[in-house]
Amino acid sequence: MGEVQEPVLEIEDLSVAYVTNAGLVHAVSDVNLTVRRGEIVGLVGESGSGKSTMAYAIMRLLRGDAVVTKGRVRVLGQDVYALSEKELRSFRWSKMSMVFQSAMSALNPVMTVETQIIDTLLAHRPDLSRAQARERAQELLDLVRIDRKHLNSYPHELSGGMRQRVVIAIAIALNPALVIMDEPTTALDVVVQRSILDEIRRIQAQVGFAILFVSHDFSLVAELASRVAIMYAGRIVELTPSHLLHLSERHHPYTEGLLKAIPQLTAEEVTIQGIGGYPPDLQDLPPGCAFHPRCPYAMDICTRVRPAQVQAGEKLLECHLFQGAEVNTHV
Ligand SMILES: Nc1ncnc2c1ncn2[C@@H]1O[C@H](COP(=O)(O)OP(=O)(O)OP(=O)(O)O)[C@@H](O)[C@H]1O
Repeated sequence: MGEVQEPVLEIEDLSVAYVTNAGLVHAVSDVNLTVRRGEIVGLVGESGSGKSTMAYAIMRLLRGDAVVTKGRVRVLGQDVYALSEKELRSFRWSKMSMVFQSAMSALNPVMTVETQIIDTLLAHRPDLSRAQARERAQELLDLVRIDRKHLNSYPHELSGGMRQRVVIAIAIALNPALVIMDEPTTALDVVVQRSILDEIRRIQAQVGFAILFVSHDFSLVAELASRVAIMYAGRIVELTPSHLLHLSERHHPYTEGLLKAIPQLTAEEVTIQGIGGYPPDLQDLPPGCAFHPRCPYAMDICTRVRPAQVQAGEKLLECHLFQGAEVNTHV
C-alpha cells in the first residue's frame, strides 16, 4: 500500500433513530468510519441492519421521521450538518454524491439524458456555458461507455444497465470526492451487474473518487472494496481489510456466519450454512452484545456488557472474544 491519503469521509459516533408511535427505532448506533481519498469501502449487513439509513445520513437526505441523535459526519473536513440548506444543495453532487438502487426513480422519465446531465451541471456550475456543459455531458457518456447518440434518448429507451451508467455519469458529473453507492446493481440481472461493477472499478481508478459501496452481497463487496465494514443491528461490528475476509482468519462471529453463508462449491455439492435466528428488534435491543442471542460462542458477559471496539491486527471488532487485544482509540 502507498502513502496514507487524507480522509474524505469521517463518521464519528453517529447514531440515527426513526421516531415512530411505538417509540424510537435505533437504526444506526455509535458508528465510526473513515473513508480516505480514492478508497473503496464496502458496507455490508443483512436487510434492516441500517446500511441505507447510514448512507442517507451521510448525504443528509434522511426523511422527516429520522433523527440524528448523536455524532458527526464530515466530508472533506466539512461538518455536513453544519451547512445551511443553500450550502448543502451546492455541497451535494459537487463534493459528495449518491447512486441509488433504482436508476428509474433517479432519472426523470420525460427528460433526455443530455438535458438531465446538463441541468445537473448548470445547477451547480452557473459559470459554465451551455456549450461547455454539453461538451462535459459528452465526455461523461464516453467515460461510462455509452454511445454519444444516446444523449438524445429518454430513460425508457435505454436498457437497465445503460440507465444505471447514466446515473453514475450524473453522480460523478461534478467530480465529487465521495460517491455513495447504495445497492447500485441489485435491480440488474447478474451479467449486467458484473459489467456495471467492472465499469465502476474502471471509472473509479481513472477518476479517483472514493466510494462507500453499500450492499447485502458479501462476496461482491469483498471483491470490489479494499476494506469492508460489517453492520449488525445498526453497529459496525467489524471493519476489516477485504483480503482478510476468509474463514481461515478469525472474525466477529457474525462475519464468520456471513462467510459460511456464501455458497461453497465442492466437487459433489453446494453447501450453504445460514446464521440461525433473526436480527433483533431495533426498538428493544437485547442487553450486552446485540448478536449474542444468535452467537454460537456467546459467553455470560455477552448477555450483559456491550463489547468495546478493539483492534486485532488489521481488524477492528466489537466482540468480547477479542477483548485483551489492543483497545482501539483511533478509527
Ligand atoms: N421510516 C421508518 N420508520 C421506522 N423504522 C424504519 C424506517 N425506515 C427504516 N426503518 C427501520 O430501520 C432499520 C434500518 O433500515 P435500513 O433501510 O437502513 O436497513 P438496510 O440495512 O439498508 O436494509 P435493506 O438492505 O433492506 O435496505 C430497519 O429495521 C428498518 O425497519
